[in-house]
Amino acid sequence: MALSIYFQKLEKQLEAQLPFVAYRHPNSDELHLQLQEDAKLEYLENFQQEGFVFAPFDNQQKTIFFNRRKANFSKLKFTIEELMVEESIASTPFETTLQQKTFHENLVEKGITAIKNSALEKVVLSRKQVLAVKTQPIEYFKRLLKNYPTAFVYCWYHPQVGLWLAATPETLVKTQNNRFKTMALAGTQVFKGTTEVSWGEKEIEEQAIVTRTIEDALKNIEGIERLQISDVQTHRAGNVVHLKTNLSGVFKKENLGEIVTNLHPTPAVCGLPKQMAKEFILNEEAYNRAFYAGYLGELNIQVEKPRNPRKRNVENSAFNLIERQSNLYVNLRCMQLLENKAMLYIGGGITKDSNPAAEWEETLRKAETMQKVL
Ligand SMILES: C=C(O[C@H]1C=CC=C(C(=O)O)[C@@H]1O)C(=O)O
Repeated sequence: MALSIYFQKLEKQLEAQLPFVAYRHPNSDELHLQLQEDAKLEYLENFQQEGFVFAPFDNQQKTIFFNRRKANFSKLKFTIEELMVEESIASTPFETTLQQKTFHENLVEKGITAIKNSALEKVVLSRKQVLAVKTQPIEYFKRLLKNYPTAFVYCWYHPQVGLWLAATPETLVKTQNNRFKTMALAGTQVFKGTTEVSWGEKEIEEQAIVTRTIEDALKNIEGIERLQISDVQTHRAGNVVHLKTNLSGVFKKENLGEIVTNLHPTPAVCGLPKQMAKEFILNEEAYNRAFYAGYLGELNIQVEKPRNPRKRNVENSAFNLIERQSNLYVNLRCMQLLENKAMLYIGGGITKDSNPAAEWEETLRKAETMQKVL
């Protein structure tokens, strides 16, 4: 299939108002396309199903499920040059009102006060930025693919839910047979041409909280073994950099659901203690996060792996291995596209040392990831 056909298929599916998801994994040269055969809205029943999941931030709400068995699925290798997108547009700052700034700074101030006066240790506070734009989802998808090769980039649509796009840097969990990987991502500064940067106490502490919490959440799950935790690294995500720790180990396949529910929402998007932070967010943010800070991706996908040709097993060498994989990401640096309007969702982690004005600025920097392609 040629790349032009891939995008034509997407265009047709959208015109027919049928659900689809188009995506590319981080650092990959392969585009995936899952076109649903009908517009029925299905929800995930259990973590043994095979398909693409789309979960909201609020873990009490249902997760949308695109069943692979009721879809037309294809993959395609591509190069950035073939995308033929216009050079990315020089970003002109978007307009924000004093009211938006004051509301966000007050919200952060409330968060800091709650942290100082209660058991709340960290809370991630966010907001929505609405921009007037053209309704060109496929063009925006192409620009995201071009500009963010190390991110998970997707365009997801369901006529009853809406159209979402993102270039997210955060993995919720990846599994390959009985092995899993996850990450602790937190702390932000503007990317200035290098990842050799120094970090302040506040960011180091904030990220360490995320690592500790993820480690604890995993340790509680029966069957998790050989847990390995990497050193902290600086990770670039578009125009910003974050601190990142990789965690990996082995698990029992039947416990995937438990891993996902223990991790989501992670302290990178919710806070600590989890329930307390979530209540604070739902009560104080004064808007609906919907799918922002939720998670999405492939669940139990069958992947064919060629056998190791050096292993001499004549009987089996003709067959490829079938492997089960899940690749779930946290829905960050995302937007919802409506008629002539884009809603950008951005937030930041608040600890006792946060500064409200700096947090407002951080939301502006993070919003540039999406704004740059509009
Ligand atoms: C909540 C967001 O980012 C999270 C991921 C990385 C760094 C973060 C931070 O420094 O606050 C956030 O925890 C967002 O982009 O909306």
